[in-house]
Amino acid sequence: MSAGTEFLAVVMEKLRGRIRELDETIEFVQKDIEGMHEYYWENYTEMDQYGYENFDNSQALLTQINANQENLNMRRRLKRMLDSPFFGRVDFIYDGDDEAETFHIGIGNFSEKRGGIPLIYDWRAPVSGLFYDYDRGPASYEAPSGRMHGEISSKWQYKIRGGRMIYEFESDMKIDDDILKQELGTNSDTQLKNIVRTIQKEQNAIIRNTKDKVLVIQGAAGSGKTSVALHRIAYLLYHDRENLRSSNILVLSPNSVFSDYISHILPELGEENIREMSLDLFAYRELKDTVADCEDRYHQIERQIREGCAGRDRQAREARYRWKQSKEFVQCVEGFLVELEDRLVDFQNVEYKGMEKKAEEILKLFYHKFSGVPLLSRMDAVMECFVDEYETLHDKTLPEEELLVIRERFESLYVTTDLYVIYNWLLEDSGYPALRDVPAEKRFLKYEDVYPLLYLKYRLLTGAARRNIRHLVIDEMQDYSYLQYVILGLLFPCNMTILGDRAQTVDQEPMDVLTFLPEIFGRKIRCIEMKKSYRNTAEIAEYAGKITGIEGVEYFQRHGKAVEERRLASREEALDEVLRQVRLIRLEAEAAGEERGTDERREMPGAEEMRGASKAGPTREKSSAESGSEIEYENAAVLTMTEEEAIDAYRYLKERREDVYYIDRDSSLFQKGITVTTFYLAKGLEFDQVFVLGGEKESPLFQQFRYICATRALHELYVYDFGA
Ligand SMILES: Nc1ncnc2c1ncn2[C@@H]1O[C@H](COP(=O)(O)OP(=O)(O)OP(=O)(O)O)[C@@H](O)[C@H]1O
Repeated sequence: MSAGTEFLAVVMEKLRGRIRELDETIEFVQKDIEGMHEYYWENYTEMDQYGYENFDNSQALLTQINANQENLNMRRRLKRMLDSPFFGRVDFIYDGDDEAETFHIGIGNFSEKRGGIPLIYDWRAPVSGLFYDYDRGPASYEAPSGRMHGEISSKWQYKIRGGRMIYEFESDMKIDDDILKQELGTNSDTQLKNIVRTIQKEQNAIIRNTKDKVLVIQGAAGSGKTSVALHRIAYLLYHDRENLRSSNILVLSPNSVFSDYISHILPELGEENIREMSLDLFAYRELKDTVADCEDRYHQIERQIREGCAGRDRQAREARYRWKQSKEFVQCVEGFLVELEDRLVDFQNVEYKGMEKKAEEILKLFYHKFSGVPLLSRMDAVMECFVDEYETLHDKTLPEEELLVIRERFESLYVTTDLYVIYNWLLEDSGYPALRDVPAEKRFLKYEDVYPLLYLKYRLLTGAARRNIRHLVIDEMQDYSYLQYVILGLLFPCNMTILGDRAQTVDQEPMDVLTFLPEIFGRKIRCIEMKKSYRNTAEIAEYAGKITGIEGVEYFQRHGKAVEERRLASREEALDEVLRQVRLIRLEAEAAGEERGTDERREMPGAEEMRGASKAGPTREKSSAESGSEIEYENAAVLTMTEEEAIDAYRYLKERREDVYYIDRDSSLFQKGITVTTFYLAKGLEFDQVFVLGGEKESPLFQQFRYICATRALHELYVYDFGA
């Protein structure tokens, strides 16, 4: 028996033993909790009148409930480890020692007894850095007590599934390329995969970076930005448990489907899930007291495509849109706010039950004492002053109803508190047309006005900062404007991981956010570039590279089918061709009703097959009886430029196959089968086969459309044009 298999047997035995112990403890504590409940209900009428006994009881109960929750979490983690307890091993000879110490690395720490020496080290533990960062030879890692130096005498990689050793081998390389090729060659899951077994050195440096407050990652399509950002979160949660909980982390994701796509990674890495939201939805909620409805980014893109290059007044509209999201706009708001001080308030005496505050006094407080308070919150500060004086004079605390009356009197000094009206003043002052003057329930904001109005709100009222968020992740950074980053800075004065790819912008005039992010976030910022791409086969990567002409991207060499470009007579013919080319694993009826697959679905071939597997590619094959030796996939996508085209394609395909799903901006589930959607909603996702349909060649977004679609494909890419 090999050393790896022997160790696996020992670990499995001990894992099962710990799980049995935990089962017993959980049952015991549960009985204790039930006993406490019973005691309470039987005796609560006789408990001491001051409630001390009652308080003691509930404290004890709470302690036990928390303890059991911890036990349950631990059991869940260990059960997960039963499937694959470890995936790597490093033998390290510390400087000054003669013998190597062995470290097995897995998805979590495991020791036989609580607090004992780990049999398995969590991939995030300091010593595990050796596995990702070094080949055999001199190496070092950062331990809490300082940098530890030594030499790696041997390194192993394992694949274990269902508690069984699939393969093991000693490797000289950091992460053996064959393994990575195999991982990348497997069919895409419906969701993003965790990459702990094959994290690359440059990715590891980003994941383990705790120094930089704002880390900005510019990375080519498929370079692993999203994967790295999520693993980084898992790492930060592991290393700063005292100060950082999953509820303190927020991911700004482009839409709900993307949220679903990444939602399982953190639970898989042994952490609780984190909150996700789209900035557009947040803005809409923040403005719902001011306007009835807002356009979102996707409406804006659709309009841009419809209008193309030739739309009437397009240039003027474009210029206005740009100005409203720009640095110039932010500066303009500052100037406007200074003038607004004089325009917004009609100073008058305020009286309440015989006590009066003269207009001049209010003016003084407003302009001098509280000059640092935002304008629409300032009168509140003046009112507090008045209330203080009143309460001191009458030696009493005013009840809520009276405070309300006083507040109203002070508020009435404002000419208006309606943000919509004030925003219109700003537009008129700046020489732009005002929004329609309609009652609140009929107000509709175009996308170009959503963030300017939101910004104005935060500059006029206190309380924008969401201090419970301690780490913000911004994915698809290229899709946020200067103004949106300024707003994000106000909302989230915390650490950030910002990631994106300037080539995947969906803007007519792409801008590089890296040029202004340092200005907004100051010296706390560090920018890193990820140049190696992992998703696509070499053939697809080369094709995508030609679309943008971007140079300098390094591709992981994995070969596959040539990209197929064809012109067909009609849209229907193109869709018929899709139906002919699509090759999904499941029978249609089966795929339609079933939930997401099990781990078994991702299974790779055995050890022997693995070692000779440099031919990497999707590993599932139909039985020869079904279709010779053709490869089958988990999912495919039909991607179009516009929503209308996507709906048409969906209808056509759905009539002919069961497992066809349409994703629109409100969808929240990413499913196995054929996904039909637009290029802008497919951002961030990946598919085994991608079919790109048509697109308006004259549109300024055509190049981005083709590039984003092409880079979504893992194994096969088909580009179909149709018509004359
Ligand atoms: N170290 C790695 N080991 C295995 N797979 C990896 C690794 N790095 C990236 N990948 C795979 O590459 C693909 C792309 O990763 P990811 O979606 O995180 O990239 P991205 O840079 O966010 O892409 P895009 O910007 O194009 O949406 C995924 O399938 C991911 O699992």
